[in-house]
Amino acid sequence: MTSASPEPMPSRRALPTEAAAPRLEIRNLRRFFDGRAVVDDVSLQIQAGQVTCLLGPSGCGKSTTLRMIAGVEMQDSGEIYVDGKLICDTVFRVPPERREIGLMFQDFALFPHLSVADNVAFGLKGSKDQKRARVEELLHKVSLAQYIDEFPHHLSGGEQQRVALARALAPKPRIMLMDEPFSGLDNRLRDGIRDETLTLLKEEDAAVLLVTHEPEEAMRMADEIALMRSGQIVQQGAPYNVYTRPVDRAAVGFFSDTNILNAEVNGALAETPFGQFLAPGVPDGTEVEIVFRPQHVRIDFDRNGRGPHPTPSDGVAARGVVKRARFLGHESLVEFRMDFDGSVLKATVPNVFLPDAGRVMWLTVRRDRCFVFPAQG
Ligand SMILES: Nc1ncnc2c1ncn2[C@@H]1O[C@H](COP(=O)(O)OP(=O)(O)OP(=O)(O)O)[C@@H](O)[C@H]1O
Repeated sequence: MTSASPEPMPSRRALPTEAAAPRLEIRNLRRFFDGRAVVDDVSLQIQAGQVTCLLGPSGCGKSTTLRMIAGVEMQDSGEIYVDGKLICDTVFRVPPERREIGLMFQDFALFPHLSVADNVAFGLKGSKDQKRARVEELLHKVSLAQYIDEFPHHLSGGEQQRVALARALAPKPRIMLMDEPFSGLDNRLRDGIRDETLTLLKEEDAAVLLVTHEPEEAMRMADEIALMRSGQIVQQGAPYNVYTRPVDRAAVGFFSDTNILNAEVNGALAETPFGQFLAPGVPDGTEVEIVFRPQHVRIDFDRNGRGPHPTPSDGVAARGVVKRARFLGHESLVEFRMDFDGSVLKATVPNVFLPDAGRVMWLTVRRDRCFVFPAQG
């Protein structure tokens, strides 16, 4: 439920030209450990050439989902299909080595006693020349052709990771499963390797399911994000849609800091110190939360005890006092103690803005970026 929110964007995934079955489809997967459903009725479809990120906090069941698709973990119920063909249910099971799935994990462990070329060729079939051609093609694509005859320990972490990617993609898997593949890498390397990886994955046309707990990574890599919590997918869609049309407060909070105002609905309106918010269809007397991100708070200077005039887009200004301001590199985070109830609200401002603690200022919020949800208490 939102008071107003931006128009949804179409998914970035390419539509199949004909009614092709999804490359990967999982239906109603469940897995119990000690009587607890750690994966609880998860369904997903991924087309060839599409990258879907399974995004969620630690322990929410992402890796277990991946392991079931890889075939190293058995589901308690549900089915897995590849190109429309059943590969696994509770009685039938194609073994992992025949699923044509490429795997890549954080500890990508290259074989130390094999050269880069032999690592990449490891899962390849065909003549010596065919294998060599594929190895050269992939090492060229990951910009490591010059290391073809080196051993892994001569390569940096980032280079080894790219070799592991080439190795996983060498047999042209129909599906790539990637579990936090970049988390072992230095921050400075990560962005470049993510971009290179994405380019290569797209060229190879596999359906990719990438597990991550980092929203930024998912936003950067995914055509679609499947947001997972407590064993379930709570929201799925293009990154822009998941970010701008979150299903609940936790979905907002997973991507950024949040500010929360409490209010009660009367006549389909929630009255707050920032003005009224639409709450269509919500019964009178219902407690709601108005949730908004710090980047959607606008700060104005005090003008002889007054703030800016109310506007339809920013609503009414509320007075606060600077509690603390910190420079974060590309933006500044300013915390305010609000006059209306003593609560703390956060605002981010591009570049450097570091007002002194105690300074009186006026806050407004971008009304089209606020979400109204039932109160969670
Ligand atoms: N073999 C197992 N036996 C018992 N419990 C398990 C087993 N494997 C996973 N779990 C539990 O299932 C839950 C989900 O684990 P899973 O590894 O799938 O989560 P995750 O979302 O990938 O987390 P992380 O990002 O930390 O790896 C966790 O509570 C975990 O402790």
